[in-house]
Amino acid sequence: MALVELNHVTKRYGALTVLDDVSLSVQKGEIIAVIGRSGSGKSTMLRCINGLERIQGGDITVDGVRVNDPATNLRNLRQQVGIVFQSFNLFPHLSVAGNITLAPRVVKGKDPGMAREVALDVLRRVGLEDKIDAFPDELSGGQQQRVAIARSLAMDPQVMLFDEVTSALDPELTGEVIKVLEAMANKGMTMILVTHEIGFARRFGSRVVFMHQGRIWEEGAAAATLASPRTPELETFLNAVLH
Ligand SMILES: Nc1ncnc2c1ncn2[C@@H]1O[C@H](COP(=O)(O)OP(=O)(O)OP(=O)(O)O)[C@@H](O)[C@H]1O
Repeated sequence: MALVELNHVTKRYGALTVLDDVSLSVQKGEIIAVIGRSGSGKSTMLRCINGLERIQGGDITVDGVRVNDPATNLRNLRQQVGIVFQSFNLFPHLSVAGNITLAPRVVKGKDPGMAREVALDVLRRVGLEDKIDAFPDELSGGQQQRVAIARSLAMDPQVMLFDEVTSALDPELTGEVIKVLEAMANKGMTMILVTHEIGFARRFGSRVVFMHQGRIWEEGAAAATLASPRTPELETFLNAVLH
């Protein structure tokens, strides 16, 4: 069974269809790089997978749990599905430890000592254990983003969603974040990662998925598994990004 499954998903904002019959199956350990122009629906797809947005049609399941079922406990779901945004979204008034231990304490009921152990462990994984008592404004953008990743890892998710996580960073700081992503990939983490950069998508993704006007198409996929028909608009887009 796929770990993450989107089945004919439709998402609309009013009259605007943002996801148009999107189907995608992600197996455990796969790294899906999603590439597409601004406004094509990439962020929306991630937000739907994590249950931050309701869908109007189709089904999304994570480890067999239907995200769009009103009976599904989204809090439990979000423990399984970590999400990291372009803007790091750390709480500025909390230290690194405070940011990372908040959810393990509140959601998982871990005592402060255990939660700090978890924080140290995940900070080690992103190379920032010495910053455990720093505050976000004492960190570089790259370090803040690594803390944001560590904060997600502290919930021990099964899949991680990354939305343009290096876009807000100066070029010299993107490398340190990418190293963290690579280390997670080497440990077998399942990831869906949105990017603008085809080079990075190809290098990093075990599969590359193109998104255009709310529809997706997968590079190299057999005709039978194409997610959307290749319309003339899609061809134009693919030509633009691939050449
Ligand atoms: N909350 C919302 N209400 C109305 N429209 C929205 C909302 N969020 C996104 N949209 C619209 O949905 C479309 C897809 O947006 P989305 O953020 O998913 O695109 P994207 O591919 O991630 O773009 P970017 O690379 O710029 O982040 C856009 O036209 C956007 O304006």
